[in-house]
Amino acid sequence: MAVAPLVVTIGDPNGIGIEIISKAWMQRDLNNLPVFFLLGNVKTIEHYLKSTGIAVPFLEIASPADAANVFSKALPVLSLEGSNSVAEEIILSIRRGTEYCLSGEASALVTNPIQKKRLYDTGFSFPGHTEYLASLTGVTDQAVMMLACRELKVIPATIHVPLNKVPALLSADLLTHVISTAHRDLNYRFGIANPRIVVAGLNPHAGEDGSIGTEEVDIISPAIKNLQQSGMDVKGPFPADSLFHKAARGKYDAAICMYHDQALISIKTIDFDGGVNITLGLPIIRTSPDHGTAEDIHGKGIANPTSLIEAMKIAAEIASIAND
Ligand SMILES: NC(=O)c1ccc[n+]([C@@H]2O[C@H](COP(=O)([O-])OP(=O)(O)OC[C@H]3O[C@@H](n4cnc5c(N)ncnc54)[C@H](O)[C@@H]3O)[C@@H](O)[C@H]2O)c1
Ligand SMILES: N[C@H](C(=O)O)[C@H](O)COP(=O)(O)O
Repeated sequence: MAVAPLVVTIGDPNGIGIEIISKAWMQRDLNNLPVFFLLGNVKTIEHYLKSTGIAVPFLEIASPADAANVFSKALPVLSLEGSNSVAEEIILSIRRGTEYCLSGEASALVTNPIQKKRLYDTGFSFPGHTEYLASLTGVTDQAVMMLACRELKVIPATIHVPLNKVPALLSADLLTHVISTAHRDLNYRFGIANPRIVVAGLNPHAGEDGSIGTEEVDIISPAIKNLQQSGMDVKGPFPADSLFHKAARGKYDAAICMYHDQALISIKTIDFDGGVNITLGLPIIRTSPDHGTAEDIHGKGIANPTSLIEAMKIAAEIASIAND
């Protein structure tokens, strides 16, 4: 049976999404990319390409199944009608792409970056794709964000929340959920038989036995002990500042972090171009480049497509594991 194509959302047209998917298509053979199609309003895409001078051939398709027929000649575009604004188009692209994955017409969802505030301003009530996709796919527990490059996988336990709210949001239940989801998906989605997971502390020096903060003693250690008793290879809490150097990285498969920047600074520093965002705990496969909309370079023709290309490769790898 033919493998279903990847569906790539339009992301924010004021950013670099259409540029990087065009470049990814142009480099498809070099990178041995699977068939993919772009989901967005064809007029938006036409306007973007004309105004930025990107010369990529594209062809409209009527359904995901047509992508394979045109992929060698042009970037397949499945046009989305029915949106009245850019924000509606961005959201519709994510929703329709998810539906194609749920129906099996697409093998995985690869999302182009969104400018979150633009969506919040129109009443979009989800912090980001991660939470929106959980809602669209009927997942009632918190979906889990993982960023991965070839050398490191990091998972923030709390995501898009103000830093001063993090301590109150941390609980043994939350950590148990995040670590168990990571453990299950590292096994089931990535084929790691017995994932080695480490957990960062929240405070400097992981709290120094309760003298520089008590979250490690009160919340993080008890959650780790419970998970160890259930047989998982989970260790910590470790001081976050020394968890990401080369030798430390070699000792684990994934690091659980307490907040967004603790996790993402490490990976975006080690491999900004090759980092990929993967949502765990969903019934569909979703990946995304690790970078944002990069509006400061919109239309300049200098956007690097590597992270999107890696996101496509990882999505295809996970889909092939799921099909085995
Ligand atoms: N997956 C997503 O939807 C996602 C991820 C991260 C950030 N964002 C959103 O993106 C917006 C901008 O965020 P930011 O400024 O913090 O980060 P950013 O990643 O958009 O940009 C940071 C810097 O890196 C550069 N850069 C990013 N990607 C690049 C690429 N492919 N090639 C060359 N240079 C690149 C930018 O030009 C900028 O100088 C925010 O609204 C944020 O919410 C979305
Ligand atoms: N925090 C992510 C990053 O900086 O890469 C990003 O905003 C993506 O979040 P969603 O996948 O939930 O949109």
